[in-house]
Amino acid sequence: METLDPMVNPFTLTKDMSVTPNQFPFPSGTSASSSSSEDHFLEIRNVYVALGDRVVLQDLNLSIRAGEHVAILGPNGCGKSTLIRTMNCELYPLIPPSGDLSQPTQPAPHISIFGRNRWDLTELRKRFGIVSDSLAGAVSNRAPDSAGSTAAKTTGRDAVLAGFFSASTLWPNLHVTDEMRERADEALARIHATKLAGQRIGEMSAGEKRRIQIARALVHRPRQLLLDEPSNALDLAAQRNLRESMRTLMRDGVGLILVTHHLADIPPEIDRVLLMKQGRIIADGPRAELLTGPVLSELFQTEVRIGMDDVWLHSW
Ligand SMILES: Nc1ncnc2c1ncn2[C@@H]1O[C@H](COP(=O)(O)OP(=O)(O)OP(=O)(O)O)[C@@H](O)[C@H]1O
Repeated sequence: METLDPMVNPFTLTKDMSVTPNQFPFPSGTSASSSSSEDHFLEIRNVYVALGDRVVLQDLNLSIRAGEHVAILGPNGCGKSTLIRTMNCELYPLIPPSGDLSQPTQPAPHISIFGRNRWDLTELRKRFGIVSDSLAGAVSNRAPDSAGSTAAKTTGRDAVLAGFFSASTLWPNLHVTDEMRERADEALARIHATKLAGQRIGEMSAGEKRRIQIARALVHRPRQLLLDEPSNALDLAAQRNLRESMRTLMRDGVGLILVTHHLADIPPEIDRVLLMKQGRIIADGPRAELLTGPVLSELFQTEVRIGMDDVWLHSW
């Protein structure tokens, strides 16, 4: 495995380097033209991403086919969630400064999703689902704020229906069609959560909320699903249910991109693994090569032992 040099930021971070959301993803003239086809979920080249005044993703180059399954692992703070947020177009790549001869020349960043580098975000949200506590809104497992307390009265079905509008709850002005209702019920059934349809979010356990989050992410019947630490806060039975739900979705042709700290979360169908460290992807390869004790011991800087039960890995 590659040994990391201290983090090097080739860009000087200035306000001018960030782009505003209505320019997503690149201001004209700064990106490569759209090059990949619909067969690709994601193409990222030469991407750096900052949070506040820190560059937290460095020199990302990544290609993921539509329907492909990928697991992403790495130590706390290495940038996994930031990568997911970048894929979800919540965050934008830094643009290299132009005309500054004191800076080394950097190739322009490129991100394309499903073969396009320009998207109406509302349309894009219909193309893939995401399950992440940072986006969960009504179904967040975090303590509710005042808006959240309204959302807590939302039923499971309404929280799923609100997913059609990327809304935290089903506000009265939102127009719900019969087709949307059918799709919401279909999404709930797909992850065996039909019995939660009438239950209030505020009265659900963390595991039940997680299922509602997944159903929300499925309402558009996405080809790709991004799951950021989906087993957090789940008890043993809920973890098993989650694993079974993931396998069912994969069998149905949904590609999973899974961020996790738990090897036991990674279904055997996920063969491709990305390892991240200090904001970089330091390895990208088959699970048999990367999910090993020596590789993970180096990555996490502690002794990691790996066992196998049937087709499932576990670590301690
Ligand atoms: N608002 C912010 N401003 C500056 N730095 C931030 C901000 N939010 C997060 N970071 C930093 O960005 C880095 C990447 O965070 P990120 O949440 O992507 O890591 P992660 O790999 O998902 O971590 P974890 O495994 O703990 O969930 C961390 O070092 C974090 O401290």
